Amino acid sequence: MIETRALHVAFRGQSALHDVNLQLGPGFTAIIGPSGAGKSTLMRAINGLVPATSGQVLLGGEGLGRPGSGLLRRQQRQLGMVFQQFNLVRRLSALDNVLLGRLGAVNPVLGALGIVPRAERAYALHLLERVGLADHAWKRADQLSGGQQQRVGVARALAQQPRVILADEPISSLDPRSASEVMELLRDIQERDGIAIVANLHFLYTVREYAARVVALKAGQLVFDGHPGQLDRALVHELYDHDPPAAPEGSPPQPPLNFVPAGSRRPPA
Ligand SMILES: Nc1ncnc2c1ncn2[C@@H]1O[C@H](COP(=O)(O)OP(=O)(O)OP(=O)(O)O)[C@@H](O)[C@H]1O
Repeated sequence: MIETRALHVAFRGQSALHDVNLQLGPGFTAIIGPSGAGKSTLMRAINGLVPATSGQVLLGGEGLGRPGSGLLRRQQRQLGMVFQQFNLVRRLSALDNVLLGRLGAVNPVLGALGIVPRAERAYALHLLERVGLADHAWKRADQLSGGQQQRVGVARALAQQPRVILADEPISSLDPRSASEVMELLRDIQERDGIAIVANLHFLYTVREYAARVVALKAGQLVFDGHPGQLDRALVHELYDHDPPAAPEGSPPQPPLNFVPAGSRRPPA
């Protein structure tokens, strides 16, 4: 459903992605790689937030529309985004933040007047219930914990009724317990709703627990695409130029590198 063809992105002449050819289908895909490898740039190029310097991004076989075009806006609606820093409007309630994900569905004149149809409000409440936050719907976003804010972020992405959720380091700012709640939620969304998840992840034990496919980038190049069980110690060492990032304190013990978790039941998408 997502395809990149010879995708090259450069910032002021400096390449961030080189010649990336990738197809991302349904399922749970983790993107890994050291800092600066191009993981966020790949996500931002997929949803048209940064333009391709050369090459192409296709969604469902169709090239991304030009910046500002109606086509790109329609394509972006298929791609829900979840961010490391949540990107909520802090002074708005959890419910209003979720409703922001419905802007594309609400009549723009009514939306501009702050008039939200009852059915839209009920749908947003239903999504907050789905992420376990029905009781917090009226609280301001900045009064919620980090884990709760990220779950609002996931509900806002769901509000778009996307085909794919692109999660850019969704758990990097969270404590281990909130992180696993968010990862379980993403897994549930992928399994029950059939929404593909593409997540940039830093910790390999999380990759092994949740992803069915791993794509690794190094210095802007695709260097691995396969099953998490294939990530052996040599490959990981080569990728990070040293041992992989340690799990945060309080996380479950890191399984051996050749461990194939029960969570990776599915073949790569
Ligand atoms: N808007 C930008 N302007 C200039 N350079 C950028 C911009 N965005 C990214 N870069 C550069 O592109 C390269 C890839 O950055 P990117 O953020 O995609 O890496 P990453 O793998 O997501 O890193 P991290 O894990 O640290 O977030 C880096 O050298 C970065 O400095």
